[in-house]
Amino acid sequence: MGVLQYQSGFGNEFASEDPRCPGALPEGQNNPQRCPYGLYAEQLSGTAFTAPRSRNLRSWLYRIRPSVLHRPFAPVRHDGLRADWDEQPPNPNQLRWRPFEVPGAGAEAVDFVGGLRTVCGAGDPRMRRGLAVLVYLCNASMRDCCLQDADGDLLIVPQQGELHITTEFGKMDVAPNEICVIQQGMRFSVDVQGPSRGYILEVFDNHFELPDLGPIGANGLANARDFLSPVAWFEDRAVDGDGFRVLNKYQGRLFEAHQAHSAFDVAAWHGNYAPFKYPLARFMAVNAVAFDHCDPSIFTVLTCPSGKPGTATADFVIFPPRWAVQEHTFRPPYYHRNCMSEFMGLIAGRYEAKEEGFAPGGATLHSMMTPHGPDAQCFAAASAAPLRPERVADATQAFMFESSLGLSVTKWGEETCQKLDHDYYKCWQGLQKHFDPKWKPDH
Ligand SMILES: O=C(O)Cc1cc(O)ccc1O
Ligand SMILES: [Fe+2]
Repeated sequence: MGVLQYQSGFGNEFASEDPRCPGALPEGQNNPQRCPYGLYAEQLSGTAFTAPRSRNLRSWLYRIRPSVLHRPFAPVRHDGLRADWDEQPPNPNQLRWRPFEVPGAGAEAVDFVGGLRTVCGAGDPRMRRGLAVLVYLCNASMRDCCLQDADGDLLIVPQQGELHITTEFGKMDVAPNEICVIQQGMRFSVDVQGPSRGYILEVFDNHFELPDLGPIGANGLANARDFLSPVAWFEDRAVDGDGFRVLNKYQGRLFEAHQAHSAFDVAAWHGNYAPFKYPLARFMAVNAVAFDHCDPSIFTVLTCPSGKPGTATADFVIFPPRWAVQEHTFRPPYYHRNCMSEFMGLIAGRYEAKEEGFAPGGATLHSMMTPHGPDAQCFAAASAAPLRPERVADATQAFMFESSLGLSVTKWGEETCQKLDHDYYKCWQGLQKHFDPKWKPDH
């Protein structure tokens, strides 16, 4: 497929022309009476026109046809996409899923959209408040179709198989241990090379931003220059019989409209509302170098703020390979009850708090105030381990979607997927009482 080019930076005012159309971006204005090459100008707004300048997001697309040229949208049935969390009874238990089943290479073809399943979520896209956690489980490329998510932004975390994504803004290749974000309304299509699996965090209100760094300083964690946005790429492709489908996730349901041409007909674009990818290996981890366990917020890659200071609708947090050097410290994650919801996935390797049972392609959900922490085996080992400097999580990548909202599991997540591990609670049942009322300090 060749190596793609990108533009580097986070939230930049990018400008890009497909090399086949030099000068396609109008000079000095957005809406010339006639655009270069006979293109149409179209604005894609990612925030209210009147959003503060520092948060205002929009791009101008110069395209062969405006996106309005399509037949009417009609509903398409997609049971796995249903955000039916309001119909399911609440479940405060620790939940763990075995790896979600990917359709095999020889199985019936399922593409990225057909393979979407909603696992849990909260809120309502109509109120612009809430989020959904989905997985995709597919083995085939999308053909003559694209998806736009009118409900929110998609943060996509591939776990198995590389995604070759074509967007209106250009192309991105996203492999496991990389992530990408495709914001509200952006049309895209996904090609895969075989069985593919990954996780998706969909947010309905704000957009993802880099966390403030406070005393960390001007550099560190995810650095802006490591975010990559596509360069303009277009195809001038007719599709017979109105055979190109524009899929639209709208108010939690899927719709489809037909048109006679590819949606990827943008010859040039400029603006700061653009999809991006980020290689997780570029994350500059900062952590405790003396003692104690830092809160996992130290590993925040991106945050989608809620409007309440310091409180995210959802944070995307990773647990990257690193050194653990803390002295006189219980080094694994501490026991915890949180006012936030914690959904975790595993891209590769083993998670330090649970060596067994939490497998790549699986997941856990520890809901608000639901106790969680190291299993009995991890507690015993870490309490006795010699505290030498040690590599943690080599060849491993776990992540967490941490949300200030209460997450409810869908029927698919609870029943249909048949992956819930009903024995999960047992991993803590071996925790022993070590209380010694006669204990005295050593000195
Ligand atoms: O394993 C978890 O549940 C996530 C987590 C990690 C950590 O380092 C500290 C607290 C926490 O909840
Ligand atoms: Fe926690």
